[in-house]
Amino acid sequence: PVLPPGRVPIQEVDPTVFDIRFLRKIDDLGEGQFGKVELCQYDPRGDGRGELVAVKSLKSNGKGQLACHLRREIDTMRELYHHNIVKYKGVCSEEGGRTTKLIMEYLPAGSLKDYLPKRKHQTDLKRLLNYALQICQGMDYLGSQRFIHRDLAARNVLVENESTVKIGDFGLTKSMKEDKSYYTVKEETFSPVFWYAPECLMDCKFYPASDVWSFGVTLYELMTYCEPSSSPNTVYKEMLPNKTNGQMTLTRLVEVLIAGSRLPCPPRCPDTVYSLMRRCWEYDPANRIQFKGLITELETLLD
Ligand SMILES: C=Cc1cc(F)c(CN2CC[C@](CC#N)(n3cc(C(N)=O)c(NC(=O)OC)n3)[C@H](F)C2)cc1O
Repeated sequence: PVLPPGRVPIQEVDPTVFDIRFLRKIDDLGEGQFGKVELCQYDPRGDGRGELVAVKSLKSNGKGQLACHLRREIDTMRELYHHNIVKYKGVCSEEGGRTTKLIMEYLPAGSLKDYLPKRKHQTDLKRLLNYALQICQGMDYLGSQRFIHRDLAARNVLVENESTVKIGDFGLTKSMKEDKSYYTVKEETFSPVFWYAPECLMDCKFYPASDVWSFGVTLYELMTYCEPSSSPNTVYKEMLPNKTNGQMTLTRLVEVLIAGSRLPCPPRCPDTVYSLMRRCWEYDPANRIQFKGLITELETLLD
């Protein structure tokens, strides 16, 4: 564009592009199978007053398959706008664009798994049910965008403040192809089997109803204040016959689920809330309550 004399063109800066030179690592936030999440400060002015951000990057030097996992997660997050979903901020590429990092907003209170055990005495039933309601609202929105989360658990729900929670990680989220109503996974190495519905364990098929099953386990975690001693891993393993070792767990777990065993009602958990969990754990995905129904039920319990 021809500018009047003396006018300097304003440098159009894309706020979602972060320059690696100004990204300073502060701390580790989490470790995943293929990558990590770090707390960083983005400080382009170099005055030490830049904003804090959460940065997800791949561990290895971005092998093809892994890089496309993170690419898919970035493409997913940039399309999601909801009060109960952690905000996407942008991307940062390094090594001449060979590897990309995902930049998200930082929630210093961490996940429900970190937060609840420490705040057990300040968190009453009403607040727990409010967290449950917000998770369902985020998940209902995710489903409306035709995504399946596949890793809903208390460890992946972040606390914004004592009255707001957000779904914070989309590492295993998949988009359903227009015509399909489920997603079939190929390889699954370290899967969160105790949060998985029978159809996921047996046929590697994920329906939106599979996320409802995982929500039921997340509600169980909420009602136990994410106490490690009553974690799904611990309690399910006690339910499995003759304390099977690693690889047999999956087969034994499917057996007890087919037999109708479920996680028990947590101590001091009202029957109304436990019956909601059980409706998330119907064996047949078609019989399970949906997130819209959970929202209605939770709103009624909160009246
Ligand atoms: C590459 C794959 C991969 C790597 C990983 F480390 C994880 C596991 N990770 C998920 C993100 C995590 C938990 C959530 N939700 N988190 C996000 C924030 C934030 N945005 O502020 C935060 N804050 C916090 O802890 O403040 C004290 N924790 C936490 F890092 C665990 C999952 C993965 O798929």
